[in-house]
Amino acid sequence: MRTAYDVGKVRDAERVQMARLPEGTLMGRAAAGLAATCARLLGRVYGSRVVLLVGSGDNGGDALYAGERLARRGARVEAVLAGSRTHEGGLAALRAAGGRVSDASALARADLVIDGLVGIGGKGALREPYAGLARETRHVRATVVAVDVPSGVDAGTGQVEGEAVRADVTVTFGAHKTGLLVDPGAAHAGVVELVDIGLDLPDPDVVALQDEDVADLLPRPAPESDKYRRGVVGIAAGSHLFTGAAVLAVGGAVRGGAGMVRYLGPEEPIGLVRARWPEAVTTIDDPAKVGRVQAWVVGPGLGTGEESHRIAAALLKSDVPALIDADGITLASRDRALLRRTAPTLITPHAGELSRLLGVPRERIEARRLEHARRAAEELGVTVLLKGSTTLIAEVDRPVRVNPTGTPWLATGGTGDVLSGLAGALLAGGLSCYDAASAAAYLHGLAARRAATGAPAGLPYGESPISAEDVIARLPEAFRSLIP
Ligand SMILES: NC(=O)C1=CN([C@@H]2O[C@H](COP(=O)(O)OP(=O)(O)OC[C@H]3O[C@@H](n4cnc5c(N)ncnc54)[C@H](OP(=O)(O)O)[C@@H]3O)[C@@H](O)[C@H]2O)[C@@H](O)CC1
Ligand SMILES: [K+]
Repeated sequence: MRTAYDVGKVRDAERVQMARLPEGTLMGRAAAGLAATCARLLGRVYGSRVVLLVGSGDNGGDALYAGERLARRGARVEAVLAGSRTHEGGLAALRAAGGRVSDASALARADLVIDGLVGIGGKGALREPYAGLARETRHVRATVVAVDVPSGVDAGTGQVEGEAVRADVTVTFGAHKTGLLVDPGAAHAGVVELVDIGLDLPDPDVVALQDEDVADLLPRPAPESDKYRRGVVGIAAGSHLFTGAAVLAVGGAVRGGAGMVRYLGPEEPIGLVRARWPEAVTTIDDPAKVGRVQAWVVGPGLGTGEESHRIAAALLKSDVPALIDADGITLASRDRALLRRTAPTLITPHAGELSRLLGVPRERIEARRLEHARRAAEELGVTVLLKGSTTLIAEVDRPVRVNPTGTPWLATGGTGDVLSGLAGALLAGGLSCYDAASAAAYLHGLAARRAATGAPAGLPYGESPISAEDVIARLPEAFRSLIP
């Protein structure tokens, strides 16, 4: 499991250590780790050209001391000083090792650029000349290494206002910062390497599950399992207008390991569901006629009219866990009472749907996804899976989980319906809303990546667009990659 911390917690832990250790110890450890990564990336340090972008704070100090270490190993190190002041000790050390101060023209000659403009002390959009330097790093042929966080990325939220460095590698100190795991920050960070500087940290604020964590969560049928024990999921999705949502959500549930899928909907989607998924048991329109289920999925393609509201309200009254998606979320944004349930509830909005639920503009949610996922969980009293370039799972008093799998090709119609069915199957299988959402997002992302790259058959040689059906088709492989 990868863990990440809010900036305040990192600062607190740093203060504790700084009080214990001789001055400069933490910065020394940080610079040593940074220099070691840079040396590895350079391959041959002697004779290489390294450019340091140095801001006025300690982030610049780290860059200068790392530059000193590289200069002592024979690198030609030039520092571009961007701030109104510069870390004095660091600059003196660099000079003593043979490094020199230069201007931005040095960037064109560099093999490696170290971005030490701002770290966790950065506030708001980068000002000049920092912004201009960050922009120039986009055009260099050199490898770009960010110190602690890419400058211009908010270390706590992942937000980027204005210009920001796009790093190939980010060397972060003490702990991953939450903004490194959440887009757009995550996309700017490249490969993130953690340097242990000996901080003592409490519970993380954000975590990213890895293969083994998800494998541990997945329910596996025991020899004595039958279809009821494995979990029956009810799916209320699709309408005369949106028949596809029904087929895709049922497909996600069937391939997601449900013991049985009960589908509730109008005649037309029922015909299609039966044709594609004969294993599903179908009921026309009347919620009272559906047999017992262990979890409900309510909403994909359901419609938002009165009849849809009546069905959603009847189903959500039940005392089993429920996943509410798509039209179900639109209905709930008009009638919040739908969310006041006795059993656990998971909602799976994208930013637009969450915008309707919270009454916050969509762009604000996109820019501060972490904050709004948390806020929704708190205000609505439900588990929230916020879809998007990084999918987040938030629940009160738990660290936010960031889904590390997926591909931009997933942004296509119908994939959300598959995710709902899949998460519903896991809910019915006994997972909590938090775990079902996390495992479903993970598997869904793995399946999509496999569909887009053609892996693992043969060597990866590119990517292609995918359909929601492709994601369903690759779910068995995604499971097998976790449960060998
Ligand atoms: N603490 C520790 O134990 C350890 C900390 N370590 C390192 O220290 C880093 C934190 O250092 P920090 O606190 O000095 O802040 P930092 O990130 O350098 O930036 C602050 C400066 O940036 C400026 N600035 C801000 N926003 C700006 C903007 N938008 N546009 C332009 N400028 C802007 C602002 O300038 P001012 O507004 O004051 O003019 C201020 O001077 C941390 O990330 C890690 O690398 C490691 O050595 C390990 C031990
Ligand atoms: K930086």
